[in-house]
Amino acid sequence: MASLLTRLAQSSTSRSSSILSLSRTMSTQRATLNLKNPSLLKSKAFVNNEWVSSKSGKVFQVTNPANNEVIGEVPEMGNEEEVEEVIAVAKKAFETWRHSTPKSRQDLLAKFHKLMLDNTDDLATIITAENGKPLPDARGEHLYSSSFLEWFSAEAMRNYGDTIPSTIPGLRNVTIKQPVGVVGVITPWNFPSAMITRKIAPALAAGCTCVIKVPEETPFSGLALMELAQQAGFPPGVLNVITSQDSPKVGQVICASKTIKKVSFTGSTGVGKILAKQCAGTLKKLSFELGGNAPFIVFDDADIDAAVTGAIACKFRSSGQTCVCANRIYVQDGVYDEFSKKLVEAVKKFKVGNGADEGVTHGPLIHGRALAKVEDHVKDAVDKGANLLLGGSRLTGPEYPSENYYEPTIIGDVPEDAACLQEETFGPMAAVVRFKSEEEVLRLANDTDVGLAGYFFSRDVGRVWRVAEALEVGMVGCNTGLISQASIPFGGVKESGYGREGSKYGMADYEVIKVICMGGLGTN
Ligand SMILES: NC(=O)c1ccc[n+]([C@@H]2O[C@H](COP(=O)([O-])OP(=O)(O)OC[C@H]3O[C@@H](n4cnc5c(N)ncnc54)[C@H](O)[C@@H]3O)[C@@H](O)[C@H]2O)c1
Ligand SMILES: O=CCCC(=O)O
Repeated sequence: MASLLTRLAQSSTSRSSSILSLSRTMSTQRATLNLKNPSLLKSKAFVNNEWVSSKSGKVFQVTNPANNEVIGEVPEMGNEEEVEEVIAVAKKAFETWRHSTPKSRQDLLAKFHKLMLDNTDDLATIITAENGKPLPDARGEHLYSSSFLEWFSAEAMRNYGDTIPSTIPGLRNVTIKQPVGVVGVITPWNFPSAMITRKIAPALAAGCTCVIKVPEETPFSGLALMELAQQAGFPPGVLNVITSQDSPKVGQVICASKTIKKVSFTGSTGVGKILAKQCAGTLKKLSFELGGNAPFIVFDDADIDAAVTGAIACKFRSSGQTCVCANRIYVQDGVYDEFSKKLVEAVKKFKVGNGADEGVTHGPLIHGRALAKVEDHVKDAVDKGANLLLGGSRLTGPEYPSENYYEPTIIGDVPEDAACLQEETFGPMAAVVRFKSEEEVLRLANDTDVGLAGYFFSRDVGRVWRVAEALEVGMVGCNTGLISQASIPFGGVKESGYGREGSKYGMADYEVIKVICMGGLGTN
């Protein structure tokens, strides 16, 4: 049994694939996180402001991708009745919460924000342990995550309606905004904290209650947030967290529920399409932040050093595991050699390792499946004629204590039919492509079904406007590789989804507009 458990925990196809009862002895090594406040590391789900086990008593293990150590166990709640009960709790809470004043919601969000900042070190440690990103990146995610609470705390009080001129004599038209209802929230592992706050902050500010399905790979950040939300004073049932490895089952119940009025999902386009179909039966309001295939274009007139810095930040952030990572780096003929050489020199300086260790700049991938996709993309491109400029192998040896490490890799002159140009690699591999003209590169950049982010470097102001307007994406980075902030409308076009998160537009996704036409008020 011991060797079976070890094998399951170290499986390269799933990092957290065992459903085990608490009574079993875990054979894998336990992680020691050394948190200042150990009560932030939870082993229960969160329902109605209580920490609960699953009805079956089953739990599943969650391991650290850097070294396969067991971080802890959380309840396996993947059954219909259990999920329905959580939804009912959120529905009951909604009846009261919807009538709370925007000011009281503002104050609670501000307290929640402060508590997040007070616990920065611990929350960053938890992100690194479950996701693998280096501690400085985890702190960055944590600050980004908390900034959504700060932003929507303020937006709660700026939730204005309109007065609308009437075409009918004696009528006055006004609009009010009302919370949509109970929201189902489903988030991915690549930003275990920020993808949750980006959804719950506007939902709470608008007066909605939430049923959150945290990712099976990274449930602890979301659970730690619930501890702080409870301390901030959110009433029972307003925020609830389900933990399960059976995401399709939990997703089905959430999507089919007549009580849930909206689903907010961040994840892959494939799963987004499944959820859209499942939600069709109840015609729910949907926010979908899905996959990307970001072009990153370097024109001849660009500042090449700035473009290299931007490419590093954009392509290799979180070891390439972000939806807005550059996936196709197009470089114009005249600067191709200089850019590629400088990119290789810069990437050689990375230090790959356990993200908890001092000086590590890039951590492991989330699991073996993710690594296998990078390997496939590299092999496919090289087989089709691309040049391997750097890396191209798994990293093994005592300094890499799990099977999830891959060399930062650069491949050049990637041909148009390579798989890595058609779909997200979601890993530390930069695919560089040579192009000749602006017209050609715009055709290539837009030749994809998705459109989340796009980037380009140019110092020609006319080209800046032309290209920014021509890229078929929701977000453009011009002369920068980093765009993410709570204040911008984050979201995509085409099969990258719909809805916008963050910014002054972010609350609209959690509200319905009601017009009130008042008659008998005069003759004009
Ligand atoms: N647009 C954005 O803002 C954004 C942000 C982060 C990640 N992403 C995308 O997410 C993908 C990577 O994340 P991932 O691999 O976790 O994506 P994923 O779609 O496999 O999973 C996302 C979440 O959905 C859950 N899930 C999986 N199958 C489900 C189902 N049938 N029903 C209900 N829930 C289900 C998972 O457990 C996870 O919590 C990439 O494509 C990336 O581009 C997009
Ligand atoms: O992975 C997608 C989200 C990344 C971000 O918000 O910057």
